Amino acid sequence: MSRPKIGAAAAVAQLSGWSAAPDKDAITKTFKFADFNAAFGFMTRVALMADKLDHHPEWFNVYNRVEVLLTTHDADGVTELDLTLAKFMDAAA
Ligand SMILES: C[C@H](O)[C@H](O)[C@H]1CNC2=NC(N)=NC(=O)C2=N1
Repeated sequence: MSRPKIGAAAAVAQLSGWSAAPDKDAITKTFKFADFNAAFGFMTRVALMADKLDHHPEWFNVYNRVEVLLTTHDADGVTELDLTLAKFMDAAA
C-alpha cells in the first residue's frame, strides 16, 4: 500500500532519540541493551509487529547494539508507518 510521505524531520520531531538519516529520507536510532539476549528479545518483539504491519526495518545487530533505519520503500521516504514502527520500538526497548 502506498502512503503519503511525512518526511524525516516531521517524524523525528514526534519521537525521542531518533535522527534524520544523512543521505536519504529515513530515520535512525541506535538501541543499546544489557547483552545479546536482551537485544535479540527486542528484535524478536519488533519482528513480529513489523510483519503484522507488513512494514520491515533495516537493522544491524552486534552483541548488545541494534542500529535501526526506518523508511518506506514503496513511498521512497518516511511515512506514518515508520512513525508507528518507531513508537513500537521505543516501547519494546
Ligand atoms: C509486498 C510488500 O507488502 C511490500 O514490499 C512491503 C513490505 N515491507 C516494507 N517495509 C518497508 N520498510 N517499506 C516498504 O515499502 C515495505 N513494503
